[in-house]
Amino acid sequence: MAIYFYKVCEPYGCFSNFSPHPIDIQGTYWSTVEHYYQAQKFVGSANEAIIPIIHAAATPEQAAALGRDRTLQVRRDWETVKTQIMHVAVRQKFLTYPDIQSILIATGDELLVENSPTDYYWGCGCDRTGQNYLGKILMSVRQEIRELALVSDQ
Ligand SMILES: Nc1c(N[C@@H]2O[C@H](COP(=O)(O)O)[C@@H](O)[C@H]2O)[nH]c(=O)[nH]c1=O
Repeated sequence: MAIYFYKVCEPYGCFSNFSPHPIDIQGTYWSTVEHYYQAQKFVGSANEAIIPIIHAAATPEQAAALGRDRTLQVRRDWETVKTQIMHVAVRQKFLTYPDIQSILIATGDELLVENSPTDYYWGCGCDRTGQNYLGKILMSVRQEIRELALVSDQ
């Protein structure tokens, strides 16, 4: 049975990038994966000044709204790098928090799907035809953590 997740307050809400799990990336703490992801859109762009504002956003919803401001130009390579950036942040989250790492591992080999009604890239969209890249990253991180556990058992 596939596992569908989306809102933090719903089952498997810890798989959402909006979940309240701060991450340390290269010595900087970000309140959520979403804060980090949205800020990375502007690294090396003319709008770098927005990065500390996104970093300080009170909620992931506010960070996302700032990052989605279409009057701000994102970095030129964003489409090329965004999936890898998300992967690094999601992996860091699940390596940092043993409780949610256990929830991820306990999903076994189930298909994980971000049930976003609007996002056809990170999620499945309202008709479930989306590419589900967030679900794919979570499944990949699940496998990476399993392999790390095997190495540490040796
Ligand atoms: N969970 C969740 C969302 N989904 C998240 O939005 C992000 C994509 O942002 P963008 O690339 O700017 O469109 C990505 O982290 C995706 O998982 N969006 C929401 O408005 N509310 C929510 O509760």
